[in-house]
Order: sequence, then structure tokens, then C-alpha cells
Amino acid sequence: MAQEKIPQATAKRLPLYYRVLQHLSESGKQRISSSELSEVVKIDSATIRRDFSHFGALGKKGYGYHVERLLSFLRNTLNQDELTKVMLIGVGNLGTALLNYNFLKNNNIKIVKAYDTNAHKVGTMIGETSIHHIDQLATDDNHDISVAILTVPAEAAQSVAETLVSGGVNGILNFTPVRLSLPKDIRVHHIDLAVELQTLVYFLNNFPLKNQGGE
Ligand SMILES: NC(=O)c1ccc[n+]([C@@H]2O[C@H](COP(=O)([O-])OP(=O)(O)OC[C@H]3O[C@@H](n4cnc5c(N)ncnc54)[C@H](O)[C@@H]3O)[C@@H](O)[C@H]2O)c1
Repeated sequence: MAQEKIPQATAKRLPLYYRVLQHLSESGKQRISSSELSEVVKIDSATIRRDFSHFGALGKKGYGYHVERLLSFLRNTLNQDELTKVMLIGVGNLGTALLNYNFLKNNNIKIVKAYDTNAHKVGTMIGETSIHHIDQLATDDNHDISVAILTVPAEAAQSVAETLVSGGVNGILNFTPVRLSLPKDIRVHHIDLAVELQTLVYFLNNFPLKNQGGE
């Protein structure tokens, strides 16, 4: 299979395709055209075809895509056969909400461990995740966890991130407003709901969708 360099925008859409195809497969759908898929995922069919073209011949003209084949391809590409263990630092409002969310349901991702400074939280569990004291982070053996979610107050973000990196973490989903300074080989994805909302409002005001139905 042609594994050329996948554009970041394409890579970002793969989990969405995967989730939708999982639902389609569960409902017994065996094949789907790019225009049908486009209706469901709300991405135009030319983009879908271009996305899938990076992976070689996954579909056939006039037939569309074989749902199971596409699903198994995406499962491999997204490493869905292997459980990805994640830790979460900062079990406050946001951290607790994320711990209560069952990532395993749709993705093979599990928050296996959490850290906080609050003595009332340390030693307790949220769902199946145990909460440890942040002071243990530097010495705990977390060699099998390479991804962390950062939901600490801004002032703690940089030093916690540095400890995470020293412990072997190389991917951080950063919810704090801090722009982290870390070595270049560490991937940081920054999530800011305020920016997302602002962007949505900007697009609504400047680029209204035609035939906008429902969503
Ligand atoms: N990106 C977004 O869209 C978004 C939305 C809401 C909040 N946030 C950010 O997420 C972070 C958390 O927000 P919140 O509302 O959950 O805050 P919160 O105060 O409810 O939770 C912070 C938690 O971190 C713990 N903590 C403090 N210092 C720590 C340290 N050094 N190590 C480990 N844990 C520590 C606290 O005990 C607390 O449990 C903040 O930085 C906030 O700005 C981002």
C-alpha cells in the first residue's frame, strides 16, 4: 500500500472516518460511495476521495468503498489494534470530565493513570483510573505511557510538561493556555475551546453555508 507522506489535514480526518465507518459496519452496511460518506461525515466527496487516494487504491469507480476493508485499513493506520495508554495531569473540572469520558468506546485509547496535588483526590479512583500524587511523577515507571493530557492550572503547566518529557512522554494534549517550550521532537497539540468558538462564530459571520440544514 502506498504510504506516502500524509498531509496533516488528512491525518486529522482519519479518526472521524473511522468512527463513522464503525457505525456503518455495525448497522450492516457493506459498501459506500464517497458521496454517501460525504453526507454522513459532512466533508465534501472530493476531499474524501483525495484523502483516501494517499493510501493507494481503496475504492473502485462505480462501486465505492468496501466498508470492512476501509475499516480494517483505518484500524491499522490508526493503530487501533493496540491499546494506547495515556496519563492525565490535573484532575480538576476539565480533567475529571475527561476521566469520566469513556475513550475506549470508540477508540483504543485509555487514560490509565492520573496525577494531582490535591491530597483529597490522591489515592482515589475515577472510573478505572487511579489518582497519584504529582510528586511521584518523576520517579514512577511510566515507560509504557508516551501520551499525556495536561489539564493543570497555567502556572504549573511548563514544569509538569518538562517532568513528563523527562519520563519519556513524547506527545502532549495541552488544554492549558500556556505555549509550552519543549524539545523539538515532542509533539504538543494545543486545544483551546475559546479559539474554536471564536473561529466558528467568524466562519458563521463571514462564510454562511448554503442549504444549511439542521446542524
Ligand atoms: N482549552 C480549553 O478549552 C480549556 C477549557 C477549560 C479550562 N482550560 C484550562 O485547563 C486547565 C484546567 O482547568 P480546570 O477548570 O479543570 O481547573 P481546576 O482548577 O478545576 O483543576 C486543576 C487541577 O490541577 C491540580 N493541580 C494544580 N497544580 C498541579 C500540579 N503541579 N500538578 C498536578 N496537578 C495540579 C489541582 O489540584 C486541580 O485538581 C487550566 O489551565 C484551564 O485554563 C482549558
